Amino acid sequence: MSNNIKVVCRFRPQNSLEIREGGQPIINYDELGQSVKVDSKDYPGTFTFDRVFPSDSKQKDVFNYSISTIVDDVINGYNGTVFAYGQTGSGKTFTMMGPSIDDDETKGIIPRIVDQIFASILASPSTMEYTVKVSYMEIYMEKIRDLLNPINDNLPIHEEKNRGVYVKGLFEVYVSSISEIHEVMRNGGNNRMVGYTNMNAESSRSHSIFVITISQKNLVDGSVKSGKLYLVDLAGSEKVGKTGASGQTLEEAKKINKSLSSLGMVINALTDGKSTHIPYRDSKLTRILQESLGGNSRTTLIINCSPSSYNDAETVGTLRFGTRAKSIKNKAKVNQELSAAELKLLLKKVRAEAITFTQYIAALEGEVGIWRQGGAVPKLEWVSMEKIQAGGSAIPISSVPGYIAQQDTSRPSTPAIALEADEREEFLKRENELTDQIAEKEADLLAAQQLLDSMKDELSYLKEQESSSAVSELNKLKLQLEKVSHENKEGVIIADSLRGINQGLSKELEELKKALLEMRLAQKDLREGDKEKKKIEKMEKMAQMMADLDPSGEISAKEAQLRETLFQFESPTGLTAEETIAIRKEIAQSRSIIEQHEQTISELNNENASLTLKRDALEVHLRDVELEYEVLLDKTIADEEANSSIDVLETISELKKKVEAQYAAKRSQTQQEIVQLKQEAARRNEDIQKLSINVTELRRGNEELKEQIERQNNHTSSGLWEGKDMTERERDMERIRKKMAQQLADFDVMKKSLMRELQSRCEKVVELENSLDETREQYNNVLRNSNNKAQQKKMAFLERNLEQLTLVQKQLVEQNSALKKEIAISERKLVARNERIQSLESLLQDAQEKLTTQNHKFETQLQGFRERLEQARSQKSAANAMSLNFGRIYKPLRGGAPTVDNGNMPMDDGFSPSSPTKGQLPDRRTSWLGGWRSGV
Ligand SMILES: Nc1ncnc2c1ncn2[C@@H]1O[C@H](COP(=O)(O)OP(=O)(O)OP(=O)(O)O)[C@@H](O)[C@H]1O
Repeated sequence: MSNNIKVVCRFRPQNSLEIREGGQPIINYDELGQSVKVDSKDYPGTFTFDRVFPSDSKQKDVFNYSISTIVDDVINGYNGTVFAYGQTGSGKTFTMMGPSIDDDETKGIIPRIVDQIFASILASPSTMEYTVKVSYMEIYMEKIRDLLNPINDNLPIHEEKNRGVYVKGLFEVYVSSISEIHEVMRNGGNNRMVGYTNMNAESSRSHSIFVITISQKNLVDGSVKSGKLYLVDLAGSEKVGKTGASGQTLEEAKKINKSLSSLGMVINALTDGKSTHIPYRDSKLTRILQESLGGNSRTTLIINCSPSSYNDAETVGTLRFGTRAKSIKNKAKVNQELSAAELKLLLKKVRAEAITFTQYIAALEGEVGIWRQGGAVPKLEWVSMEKIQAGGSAIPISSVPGYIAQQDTSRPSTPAIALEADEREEFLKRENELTDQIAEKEADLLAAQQLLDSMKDELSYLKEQESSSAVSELNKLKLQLEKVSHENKEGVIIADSLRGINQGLSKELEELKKALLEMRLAQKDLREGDKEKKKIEKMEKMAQMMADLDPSGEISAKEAQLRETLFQFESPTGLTAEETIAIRKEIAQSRSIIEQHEQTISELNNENASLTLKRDALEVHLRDVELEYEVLLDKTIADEEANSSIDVLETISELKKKVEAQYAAKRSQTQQEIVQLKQEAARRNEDIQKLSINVTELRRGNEELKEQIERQNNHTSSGLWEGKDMTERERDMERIRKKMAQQLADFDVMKKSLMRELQSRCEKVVELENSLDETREQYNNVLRNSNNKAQQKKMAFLERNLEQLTLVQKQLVEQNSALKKEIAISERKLVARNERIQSLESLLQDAQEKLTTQNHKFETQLQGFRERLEQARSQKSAANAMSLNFGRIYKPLRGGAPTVDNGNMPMDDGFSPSSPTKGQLPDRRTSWLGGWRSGV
């Protein structure tokens, strides 16, 4: 009897990721709860299933509708399969296991199945004896891993004529209670491969298959039935981009998608109606589920979907998968073993058949013998089976009740070429052997691979150690080098700064030396020749002035000339009247010149008098200034006393300014006077020049006189002098000579007096200048040394303050310059440090990179260790599982309900639904299945 796969569809509520991404619910459910309409822009469509469960459906509802009938079927000896399909995070595990197997409300299908199995056993008649076995495996990366004994991580798949497809070596645990089965589930669940994806924090990275095998024996007729229930939680079909898979997760995703696409291919081949070959052997998943898809199984497919627009493409894909799977047809039948009577009957019939066949063979051989000997057998006498059967009592074997056909046609997976029964058996045997060999080889390969990996790890570790020690040595050296170069730079900077300081100091020393030398010189000069120098200077000045009065020596020349003329007069040679007149004229001219000189001298006298007056005025002014200064000082002190808050420095600077202004005024006045004096001197020079011009004229006149005298001499020598005139002339001459001598003497006296006067005036000028200097000094002294003690104190205080301030200012300036230098040094140091920091940063970056790679390597190593640990744990858990007393010993369970018949089998006293532990059946061990072995 063929039956379709039951397909139900379950939607979960929108999750936080979908809401965050702006997903909207796009599923519309029909009232009958059988079809859904997807309101998607890109993937619209309506899909119909056996049942649709909306987002708010309860676990109980899903179980009651989809699964409970299957459990009954399995208990009645059928094979059953429930598998959940859907994208990652769509709720497959939630549906199959539930968040907690202990929570009545939220526990999933598998715990509910377990409950129902034990409830059904309890409800069955006590003439029925059951055993329940469970196994738990996962297909991870196309390898079958025993979740109850994870050390077996690459189990082979076998197929046998009577057993069908099974996983060889899979650990099977006998269970007798719900709690035992829960413990097994927990144990296996802990060994599952889960990982984080963007779509699900605990995403199943493998297909998990929980198998419950229920065997039952009718204690009345000895008939035996067994049913297998496959509960499959498939790994999520997923889009790599959305799940953010990378590395190992990406590899897992590829394998998951490959096995799921094989599942799709099998479903396509089963449903397209034309494929003769179904590719079950393309993946381990399809091979194990071979009986569940198109074979001997009552199958329910639960497709899990998201209701969100964010996953519309995946949802529509899942819904299409479900629609296709819906049309798969299975041929489920009861897996039954014959009782002894049935077997006897069957044996009898087989024997009869054998006799028939022997007769048939003998008849055939006889006919063949005739043909071989060249004879002929008429067509009507040809041997046929019908004739033999008609002649004998053979009963066709197929009519024996409970007989299972030798040729199992329910497996479309078997090769398309029709095989004889023994050929097929041979083929399966050979296949199993080969599978074993492959599995062994794979195990060897894996072990070799692991050994190689561990050796590689070790090698790389050693290399790393070696290189890391070398690298760390190198890094140390680099660091030292960096440090040394940095210190070197700093040393250079410090040396430069010291050089600068040294230069400054040597300059200062030079300056001090110079100043000292100058001071010494000045002291010496002051001590030895200050006054003399001044005197000499002044005398030089005077001589200069005198020289200025007679720059060309004309006055002296004139004097000499006059003396000569006088000498001529005194000499015995007489002069003519004309000559005498000329001489007189000349004398008159000389007188006028002398008058002019006298005038000049009187002018100079006047000037001298005016200078004396000016000096007096200056002295008066000086006294006034001193008085003013005293008044000012008094006022300043009074002001200061009155207002202590006045800034001393300001007062001093004001005072200084005033004094300086007064001094500048006085200085400018004196300079003006000097300028006036110089102008005066220039005027006098002009006068002297005029005088010299006159002297030149006089000289010319003198020369003319000389010529005349010579002419007269010549005339005398010729004897033309008369006696009378000569005496008169002599007298005149005598008079003239006397006059001349007198005049000359007068001139001499006058000249001398003039010179004296001039000298005295020059001296006065010098004295005046000296007095001016002294006045200046006195003024300065007055400024410096005030005769008032308080003032002196105040002055001293102010000066001290001033000095301190100056000192402070100097210090500040020095500090400023030192700071500037320090700043320059610091800047250089900063630059050097920055360089160092940069180099350190780059080193740090290098180190970080290395650390990251080392970390990465460490993580891989850690991963390896974890895996090994996992294996060790698995081994331990397997050992634990093995050590569980419910594990390897089969536990027949007797039905709890009263027997229906007349009570061949008495009701077991302790075996009733009201047993103390829920679902716990009393451990009634019998020996009817002594040969029943676990798969190990
Ligand atoms: N019907 C539902 N009601 C409430 N929460 C649900 C439902 N279905 C699933 N969830 C929640 O969604 C999350 C993902 O579910 P689950 O782990 O069962 O997905 P999955 O299909 O098994 O994913 P994967 O294929 O990655 O293993 C879980 O947190 C689960 O609690």
